[in-house]
Amino acid sequence: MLEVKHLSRKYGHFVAVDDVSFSINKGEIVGLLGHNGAGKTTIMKMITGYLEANNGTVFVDHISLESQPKTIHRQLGYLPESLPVYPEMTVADYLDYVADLKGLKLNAKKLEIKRVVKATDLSNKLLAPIATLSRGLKQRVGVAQAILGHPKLLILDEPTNGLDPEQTQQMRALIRNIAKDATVILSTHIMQEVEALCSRVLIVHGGKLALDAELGTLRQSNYLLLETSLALSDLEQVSKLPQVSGIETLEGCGVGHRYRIECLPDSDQPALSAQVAQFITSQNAQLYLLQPELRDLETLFKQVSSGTMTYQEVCDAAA
Ligand SMILES: Nc1ncnc2c1ncn2[C@@H]1O[C@H](COP(=O)(O)OP(=O)(O)OP(=O)(O)O)[C@@H](O)[C@H]1O
Repeated sequence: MLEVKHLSRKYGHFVAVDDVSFSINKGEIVGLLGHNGAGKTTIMKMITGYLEANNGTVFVDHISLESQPKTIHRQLGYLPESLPVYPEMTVADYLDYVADLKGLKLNAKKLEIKRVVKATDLSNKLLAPIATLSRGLKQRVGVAQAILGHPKLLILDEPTNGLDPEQTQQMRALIRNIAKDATVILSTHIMQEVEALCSRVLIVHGGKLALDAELGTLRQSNYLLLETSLALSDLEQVSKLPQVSGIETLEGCGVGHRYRIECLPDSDQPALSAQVAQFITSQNAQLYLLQPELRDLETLFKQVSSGTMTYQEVCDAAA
């Protein structure tokens, strides 16, 4: 759906975005993650055509932004970091104005405004001047203007920035709903945001793409967690299974003994789990817990975002 090829942008001599390439399929919610100043907003502005790239091309459904900017703009919705809402306008007037800018006319315009007002739950604020709205409601107005005209690609820069926990939950539910009909890229520097919403993450560090991976793949590890009534000395048979490379005892406050079973790379964890479970039940022992150990994404993201771990090192560690 979206293809970004070798995108670069300088501000004077400073390289803010350096040869970034990625593609995003229809229906994905992808998180663009990075520290302040990593280059996220600059990438988003170039995808929307708001900022010209020094190098590289953006394609939407195989059409380049350069060749047909108007066609592509009609398919894009953008929520900028600083909301483009005019404080003196009412919500209704502002949405009417944006609908005009997007070329919506007559009945289609009316129906579309009705749809986005319902989707963003703004119906009882239509006559309120934007200046009088809370940060959360202003953010909703920003999302409403972004989704006017059913864009195929929605670009949201820090959509939950400044929202309280309840408003954040509401905004996440809204984004999930929108993603049923559109591809969404959202920028954030909060890892929990990505975990709550996205199936894939792109991490930018110093203007370069440091990681592009599915969250499910990143979470996988080579370890199984086991809690059982058996002592370590009773698990010798498990340690000898062909796919097991070691067993470590874990400190814990569970009802039984806790272990971390290290599996060989590329092992079949479901099959191995079945063998372990079978062994424990054959000993008439208690099996309290047996599950894959998930990697701590927060630590992993910190390492990549700060440049202490490379994309390849993350892939190797996740393998
Ligand atoms: N108009 C500009 N002129 C000069 N430098 C700029 C300009 N806009 C951004 N930069 C610089 O480019 C780099 C990338 O900025 P950008 O806003 O894209 O980062 P970001 O990842 O979105 O950061 P944040 O999370 O703080 O919004 C930063 O070092 C920033 O200071």
